[in-house]
Amino acid sequence: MSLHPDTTDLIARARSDLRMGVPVVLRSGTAGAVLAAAETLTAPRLAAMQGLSPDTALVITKRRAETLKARAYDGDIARIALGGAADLGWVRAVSEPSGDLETPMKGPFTSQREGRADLHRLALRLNKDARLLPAALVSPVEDAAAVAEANALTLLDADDVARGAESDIHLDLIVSARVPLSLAPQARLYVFRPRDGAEEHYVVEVGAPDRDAPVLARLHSACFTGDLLGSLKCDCGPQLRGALAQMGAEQHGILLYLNQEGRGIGLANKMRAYSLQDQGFDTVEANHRLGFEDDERDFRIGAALLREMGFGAVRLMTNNPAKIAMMERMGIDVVERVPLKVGQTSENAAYLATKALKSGHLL
Ligand SMILES: Nc1nc2c(ncn2[C@@H]2O[C@H](COP(=O)(O)OP(=O)(O)OP(=O)(O)O)[C@@H](O)[C@H]2O)c(=O)[nH]1
Ligand SMILES: [Zn+2]
Repeated sequence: MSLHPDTTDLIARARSDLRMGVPVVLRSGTAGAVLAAAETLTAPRLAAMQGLSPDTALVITKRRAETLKARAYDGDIARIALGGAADLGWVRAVSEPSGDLETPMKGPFTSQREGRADLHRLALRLNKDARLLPAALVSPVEDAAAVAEANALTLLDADDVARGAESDIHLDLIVSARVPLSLAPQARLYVFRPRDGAEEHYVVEVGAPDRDAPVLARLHSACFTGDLLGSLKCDCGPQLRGALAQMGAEQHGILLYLNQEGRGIGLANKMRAYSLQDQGFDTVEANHRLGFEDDERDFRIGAALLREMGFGAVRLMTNNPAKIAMMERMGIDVVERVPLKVGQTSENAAYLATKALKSGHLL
């Protein structure tokens, strides 16, 4: 038996390298690319990467490129050439929109259009999976393995990373125990750990729901500010407690607490979005200016958890038609939508109106 890390282990290691500011190497054939997260980049590493290749580029999503008025020749991403004057301040300003209004003229930008962009695309995927800003410095190299070895960097096969993103979700039940809740005394908490090393997710089971009948279910995405702090900017806290209260009253139900903070962008990025909202952008515009889609959640996780818990059909508590569509696509039968309209405040009225207008939420 080998002690070597396998592909999944290496991808998990790469995510944590990127968060620490350590570059990783993607290999495709003999050649490949060194990539580093723009957010955690340091000046010495920027200089070292510029030294690796004159084609070193700062890769951003099309969403971010639209805000910056940069060309995205690769469709969903743009490879911005690093002019001679590009320093760490420039990298940060292109990656991070907080100063967009104060210093709007960051260009003109020259986007690369020659050559392949697949490794650049994977670089952004890894950054998003690491819950970092979707902006990466990418330096093409001729001998990927040699560069990785010379610098003691994690070396990943590009095909493996691409396959990893598409592969099935595997979640292992680690433990469960009884946790009586004030709103639902007959509750049990289950902890599930994904095999890819990403965040754990939790399931609250109320009562002993029949596995052969549609279960009253809530797929709740983590919201530290709303669930725990009582933020008035959203309706998450009241929705969480409203769902548990209804399950308590019906004496059965299943609440998935999915650690997909900020619709899958992580708390740091959600706070960046909030800061943009303070500048006047709405919840969807803020995500786009950061380079994210409106909703970056992986709904396969919710479906996989329901199946692990033995359920194939749900009465889903939601106002979000996209959630219903995603569950149906993942093979979960949504027999009924149970509206969950609680927690409207004057502070979150505009947020809820934007969700209704732009994301199709039911009011
Ligand atoms: N990116 C971003 N995420 C936000 C914002 N406000 C709330 N969130 C996150 O949005 C998620 C809310 O998800 P859900 O409670 O599942 O809500 P939903 O998709 O609107 O659907 P239902 O509540 O089921 O109707 C949580 O992860 C919050 O952290 C915001 O302004 N920006
Ligand atoms: Zn919230």
